[in-house]
Amino acid sequence: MTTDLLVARALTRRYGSLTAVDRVDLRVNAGERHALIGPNGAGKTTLLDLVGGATRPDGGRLHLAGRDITRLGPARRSRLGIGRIHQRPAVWPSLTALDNVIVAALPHRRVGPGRFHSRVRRPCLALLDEVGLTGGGTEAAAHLSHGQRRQLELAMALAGRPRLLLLDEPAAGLSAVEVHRLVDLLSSLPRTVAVLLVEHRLDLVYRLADRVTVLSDGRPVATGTPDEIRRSAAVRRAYAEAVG
Ligand SMILES: Nc1ncnc2c1ncn2[C@@H]1O[C@H](COP(=O)(O)OP(=O)(O)OP(=O)(O)O)[C@@H](O)[C@H]1O
Repeated sequence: MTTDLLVARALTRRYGSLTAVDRVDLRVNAGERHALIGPNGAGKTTLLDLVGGATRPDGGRLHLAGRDITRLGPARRSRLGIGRIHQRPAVWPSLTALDNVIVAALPHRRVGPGRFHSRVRRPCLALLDEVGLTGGGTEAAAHLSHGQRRQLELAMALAGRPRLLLLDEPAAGLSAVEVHRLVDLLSSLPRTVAVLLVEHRLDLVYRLADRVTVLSDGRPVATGTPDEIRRSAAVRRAYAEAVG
């Protein structure tokens, strides 16, 4: 049995005369890995922004676990379980990696000072370990490489114990080793976390996703399993038109 976690209905966002996201219906089941693909400018990042709350829709509705979140801002959505990593990692550069994760974790935990170590610090160190940033306790995040910042942002998103993780091109700018680690990490996330992933690298999409939605000019042109999408004529057409 599947349960709808995220339901978007007729979600629309315009920029002047351009409709970047055009009446999009999208469903993400609890625990599902769902990828958004499509040519440049198809509206993928705008759709993620609409789900995360960074951008307000001009039309349509958005529900998370049955609750209407259309009018909620990003902080409220984050508290309801939507975590996000961005195309350019958003971390606090002057804080250590550990402090970044603690800052991200605190709004999601009710804990008195007496239990800070066991309930916050120790789990945050464990998260750093999980994403491959062991020992990130002392140096300022400004000194981390791009790949390490991406790992840190993932630890920060996980610290909020999300039900839905939004990933915008997580493999961009990573070395082959880092991509390998990222795929292992995303594959090993518990099924209590659903993932909505925008990624240009189709090899990664096909490995990670349960279902794929293809956007073209702001419209969904196909949704299906990786196999169905690979074989879809509509998908080939959308990409072919985009490259001319
Ligand atoms: N803030 C903005 N102001 C004006 N136009 C915008 C804005 N953000 C996005 N757009 C336009 O909306 C359309 C969709 O952009 P979006 O970034 O969502 O596409 P995308 O599928 O993520 O593309 P890419 O794969 O290149 O990242 C594009 O034509 C883009 O130029």
